[in-house]
Amino acid sequence: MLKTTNLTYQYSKQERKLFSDINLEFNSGKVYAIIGRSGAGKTTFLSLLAGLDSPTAGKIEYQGKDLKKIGLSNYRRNDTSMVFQAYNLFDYMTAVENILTALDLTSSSHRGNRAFVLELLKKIGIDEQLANKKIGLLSGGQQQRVAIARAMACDAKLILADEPTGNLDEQNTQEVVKLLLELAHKEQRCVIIVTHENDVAERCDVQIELRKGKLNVIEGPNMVLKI
Ligand SMILES: Nc1ncnc2c1ncn2[C@@H]1O[C@H](COP(=O)(O)OP(=O)(O)OP(=O)(O)O)[C@@H](O)[C@H]1O
Repeated sequence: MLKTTNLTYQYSKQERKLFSDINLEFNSGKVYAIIGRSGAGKTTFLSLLAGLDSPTAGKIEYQGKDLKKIGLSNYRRNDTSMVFQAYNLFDYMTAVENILTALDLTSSSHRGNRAFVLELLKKIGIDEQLANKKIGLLSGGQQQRVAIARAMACDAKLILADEPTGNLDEQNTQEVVKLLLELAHKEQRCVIIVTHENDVAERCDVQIELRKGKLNVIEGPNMVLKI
C-alpha cells in the first residue's frame, strides 16, 4: 500500500543525514510500530509518510503512485488520517462536532451524518452524553478515543499516529492499542504509529527500529530482518 524507495532525509545540508536509503513496504491489515531512541528520527520519518514534508532523496509511493504525482495535499486529504499526541481537536466544539467538521473536509460518504458519528463514538465507549460535551471537558483518554474515532470516520486507508498513547494511563493505553489493532485487522486499514513504549510496540504486528540512520524490521516474535 505504501512503499519507500531509497528514502533519505536531512534537515539541511549542514546537518547529518537522519536516515538514508530506507526501503520498506507497509501493507493493509497491519499495525506497524516505529521505535527507536529519542532523536533517532521517528517523528520525521512519520511526517514523510504522512505527506507533511518531502524526502531529500528517494521516493514514497501510495498504491503504486509517487506522492509527488498525487500531490501532498491531495494525499493528506484523501488517503491519510493522522492521530496526534496532542489530539488536535477543537476545544470549543463537542466530540460529535469535531468529527463532523473533519468529515466535511473529505469526500466521505458519511459527511453530515450525525447518527453515524454517534454510533461510531458509542462503539469506542463514548456515549451520547459525552459525545455532546465540549472536548475540553473530556479526559485525556476520552479525547484520544475521539481523535481515533475521527480517523475511523474518515475513509482513509492509512492511519498514522505519533505517540497515540503518549500521555494515557495503562488502561486507556490498552484500549487505544486495541482500537488501532481492530482498525487494521477488522477494517483492513494500514496503521503506522510512533511509540517509545515497549509494551505498545510489542502488541503491534511489525516493529521497525530506527537506529543510526538505518532500519531493523522485527516481524513476529524474535524474527529480525536486517535491511
Ligand atoms: N525542524 C528541524 N530542523 C532541524 N532539525 C530538526 C528539526 N526537527 C527535528 N530535528 C532534529 O532531527 C532529529 C530527529 O528528530 P525527530 O523528532 O524525528 O526524532 P524522534 O526519534 O521522533 O525523537 P523523540 O523520540 O525524542 O520524539 C533530532 O536530532 C532533532 O533535533
